[in-house]
Parts: sequence; C-alpha cells; structure tokens
Amino acid sequence: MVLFNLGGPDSPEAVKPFLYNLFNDPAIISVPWPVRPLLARLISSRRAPVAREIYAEIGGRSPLVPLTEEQAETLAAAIGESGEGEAKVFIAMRYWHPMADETARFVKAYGPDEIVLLPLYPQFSTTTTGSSVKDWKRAAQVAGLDVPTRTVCCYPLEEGWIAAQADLLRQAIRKSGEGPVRVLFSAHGLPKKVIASGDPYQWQVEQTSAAVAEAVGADMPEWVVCYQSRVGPLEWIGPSTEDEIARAGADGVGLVVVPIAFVSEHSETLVELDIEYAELAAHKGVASYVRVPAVATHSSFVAGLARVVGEVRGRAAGSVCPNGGRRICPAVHGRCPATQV
Ligand SMILES: C=CC1=C(C)c2cc3[nH]c(cc4nc(cc5[nH]c(cc1n2)c(C)c5CCC(=O)O)C(CCC(=O)O)=C4C)c(C)c3C=C
Ligand SMILES: [Fe+2]
Ligand SMILES: [Fe+2]
Repeated sequence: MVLFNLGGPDSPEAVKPFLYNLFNDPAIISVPWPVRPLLARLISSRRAPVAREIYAEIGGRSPLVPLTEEQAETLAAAIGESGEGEAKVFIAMRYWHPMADETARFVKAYGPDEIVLLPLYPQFSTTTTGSSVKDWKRAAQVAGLDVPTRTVCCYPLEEGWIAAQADLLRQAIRKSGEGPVRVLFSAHGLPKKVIASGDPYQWQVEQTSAAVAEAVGADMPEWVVCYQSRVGPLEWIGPSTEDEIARAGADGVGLVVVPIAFVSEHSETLVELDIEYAELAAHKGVASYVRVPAVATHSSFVAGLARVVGEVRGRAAGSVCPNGGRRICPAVHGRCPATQV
C-alpha cells in the first residue's frame, strides 16, 4: 500500500526546492513547458523567505513526514488485526522526500503482488490526489514496477473518518465554554478556475462538513464551510476563513475551527490556524477560539482507512471508487475523478 501526501521541507534549506517542486507541477500551475519551470523558479524564490518564516515557527521543518509515518504504522497494524492479510505500508510525498521515485524503488524491492494507492486527502482534487496518482504512474513505470494496482479516489463520507472528526469536534465544543459558538469547517482553498474545470473538491468538502455536523447531532452549533491558505494572484473559492473570523467578531460569537481537508498537523494547521488566525480572532474580538486537532491516528479514522483498503483489495485492477463512482459527485462529474487521471 502507498499513502500519498503533499510533503514538506525537512530543513530551512529545503524550503525553496520544495516550493519549486510545488509550483512546477502542472496540476498547480497549468502553463506549458518551458514557461512553467521558469515561473516556478521565480515564484519559489519570492515565496521562500515568507515560507521559511512560517516553518521557523514550528522548528524550521514540516512535521508531515514523521506524522505520516505514524499513520502508516498504525494502518499496517490495523490491517494486520483485521485479518485481511499482510500489508506493508509505504509513503510517497508529492513535493519533498520521500518522493514517488524513491518509494517506487522500495516497493519494487519488496515485491508485492498487489498495490493499493491511498491518498491521505479525504476529498479528491486534481491538485492533490490527481497529481500524486499521475506522478506515481510515471515513477512506477521508471522503476519497472508492473503490479496490479488499485487507486482509491477519495473517501469524503467514509464512516470512520466522519466519526473521528465528529468525536474531536464534540470534545472541542465542550471545551469552548459558555456563550454562542459557531463552527468553521476550514479547508485548504483552490483557485476558482480549478473548480470551474470540474474538480469535485469543493463539493466533497461540503459533503464531509454536512456529514460531520449531522454526526455531532443535537449539540451541533451553527456552522459554515470556509477556505484558508490562499496564495498567488488568482481568484480563489470562498468565503475565506479570515472573513469568517471577522464576521464572528462582528456577530459576537466564539469559534471552533475544524481543519476539514487535512488529516495531519503541518504548517497550515500549526501556524496558520493556531498562530495567525488565533491572533486575527483576538484582534477581531472573537469571544473564544478553539481549534480541533487533525484526526492523525484516531482509531475510528484508521479503522476507516483499513476498511477502504479492504474494499478495494482483490477487485479488478485499475481505479476503484469505494464511493460508487458515479454516485459521489453527480453535480460535478460523471465518472470517478481518479479514473480520469
Ligand atoms: C487539501 C489539501 C491541499 C490542497 C487542495 C492544496 C492546494 C494548493 N496548495 C497551494 C500552495 C501551497 N500549499 C502549501 C502547503 C501545503 N498545502 C497542503 C495541502 C493542500 N494544498 C499541505 C498539507 C501543505 C503543508 C505542507 C507542510 O507544511 O508540510 C504551500 C507551502 C507553504 C506556504 O508557502 O504557505 C504552498 C505554497 C496551491 C497553489 C494549491 C492549489 C492550486
Ligand atoms: Fe497547499
Ligand atoms: Fe471515485
């Protein structure tokens, strides 16, 4: 099994090459070669000092790889216990090490009889899962890895994932104390043109948020979906998390903020949500500000991942949609997005 995530710099020196890899991805910047690498060089040079300051707040490096390794170990143990048979779990990061080429060589040396590609992104986007799957296919070919492969597209409504989020949210609501509270489901944003070209991400984020709100049940306060982490000059989907924080201040409500598209902690949760947005909330007079932790190795989440893997193992090789393909994003696309990569 191969877990996909974005990856992050493991030292201050790695920030610029990590950003270069990110902006040189055609799924992130859709301009043709050779303009894209030139543009990527320019943007990564400009962004690096800002990004270095962000990572300096959390020790100069992203915790994403060690946290993903913990998820991999926990998932391997859960699959072992479920009686589904032996599973070795590898990780492949999209923009920093260990990247697909390195991982594909390790997988080849291990010699599996079947591979399951499992994104650590519950909602499908061409910019995340789509990009990782495409890169894996290239790397597997280079490594001479010719093994039946199943690709999980997404699991926005998976029972264990929803239960884990609802459990953590319920605890946070209890912590937030007296007074009216509003829940912000905050997801990483995307440029509007990505959504306009058929990306199901926003639709799936809304589906996840509604399912978590329903699972929390009677204790669920009013809630809204919003989008964080905007970079670049394009217009992004909204409302922005910053605007929602300002609105909460004006309305005199406290906030509980749920990272709804991230399953582990990294710069966008530990710096953006915990430092920058917490400061903004204080500045805007928001009565209280509680951030829900990422699901990480929550037992319900890991059990859910193990279930998704169990469902796709042994099926006909190719892309497998555990959500029923056509059913999951009817308003946005006709087929499972993973089959279109
Ligand atoms: C659901 C997850 C993510 C989507 C969708 C996504 C799209 C996207 N991201 C950028 C630009 C940047 N992202 C950066 C960091 C980053 N992004 C995600 C996830 C999604 N990105 C994660 C998990 C991280 C954190 C990495 C870590 O800390 O380990 C960064 C770098 C940090 C910074 O400079 O602020 C950039 C830049 C774009 C342009 C985009 C969609 C087009
Ligand atoms: Fe991002
Ligand atoms: Fe699908």
